[in-house]
Amino acid sequence: MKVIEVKHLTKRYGKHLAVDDLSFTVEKGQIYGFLGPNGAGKSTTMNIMTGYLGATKGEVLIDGHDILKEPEQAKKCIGYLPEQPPVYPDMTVEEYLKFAAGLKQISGEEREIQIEKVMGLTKLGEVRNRLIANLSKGYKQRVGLAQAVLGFPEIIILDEPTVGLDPKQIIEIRELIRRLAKEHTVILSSHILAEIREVCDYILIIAKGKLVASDTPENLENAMSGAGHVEIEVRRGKEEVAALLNHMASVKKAEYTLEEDGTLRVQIEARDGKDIREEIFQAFADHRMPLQTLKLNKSTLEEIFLELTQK
Ligand SMILES: Nc1ncnc2c1ncn2[C@@H]1O[C@H](COP(=O)(O)OP(=O)(O)OP(=O)(O)O)[C@@H](O)[C@H]1O
Repeated sequence: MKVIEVKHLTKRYGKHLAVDDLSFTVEKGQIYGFLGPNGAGKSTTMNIMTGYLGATKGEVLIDGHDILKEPEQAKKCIGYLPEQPPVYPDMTVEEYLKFAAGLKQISGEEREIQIEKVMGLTKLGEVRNRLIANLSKGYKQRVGLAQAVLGFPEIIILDEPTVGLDPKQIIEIRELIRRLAKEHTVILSSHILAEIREVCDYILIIAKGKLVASDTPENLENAMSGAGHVEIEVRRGKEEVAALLNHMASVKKAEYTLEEDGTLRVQIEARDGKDIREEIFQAFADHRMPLQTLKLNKSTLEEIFLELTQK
């Protein structure tokens, strides 16, 4: 079921075309990753989708409601964490969440119940009476998230939710996103590929305001992978391995990485894109160099991302 439809969205800032005829749909219950280099137009698109910014052209439907023509109904379906969380430093966490609940027209007993629930989800209970100004960046981000989740909207949109956090906080926020995704459709943006791959079911890659790819991480990797790339791991020195590979006519190129534990990892490119796994296996066996790993190597998402966004 479609929950968001973006149709031919275009945004100009003066002469600068920040979003260029962008169209995509978002299906219910999945985690979508909006991936693109800095300045690709991610924040602009999210701000338009959530009704914070007008588009130059195009249309956004949230659960069938046009964000411009029926903003109230459309916005009810969305919780948004913008790039700069809209938190007030001189309020305590609890005061702020009450305030945010008010803005979302959640009142009375329901307000108390929801605030307890989102504080539980985002693990803010311990700091409920602290001033937001005195919280760490990670906790501030959780407050921003709690605000987005209040009202338990169908769709939760997060702009760079882990930016500026330390690794432990990043893991916590990712876990929280996964938890949220059990009951909500989540869209998050990032310029970090590893992050998107970790948490998202579906990737939208955007470059210079255009959508350059949209698919599952697996399909992207499969569709863009060339045959003829083999990866091996062997516990031998580089010279010994290179001497063997350099003598094989079917090997075009080899790149070597020595791991900390002494394992040598080699990325081998075959001539003419052939699958040379059996030949490699045989050659290493003949030379009594047991392989620890032998596999076809798909193009990594990093490579695909770079190719798509640097064209
Ligand atoms: N208010 C504005 N006025 C003029 N240009 C803007 C404005 N906001 C954004 N831009 C420009 O539009 C382009 C897209 O910006 P946007 O913030 O949407 O990108 P982004 O993909 O979210 O990047 P980042 O990760 O750096 O935030 C950039 O070139 C940016 O400089």
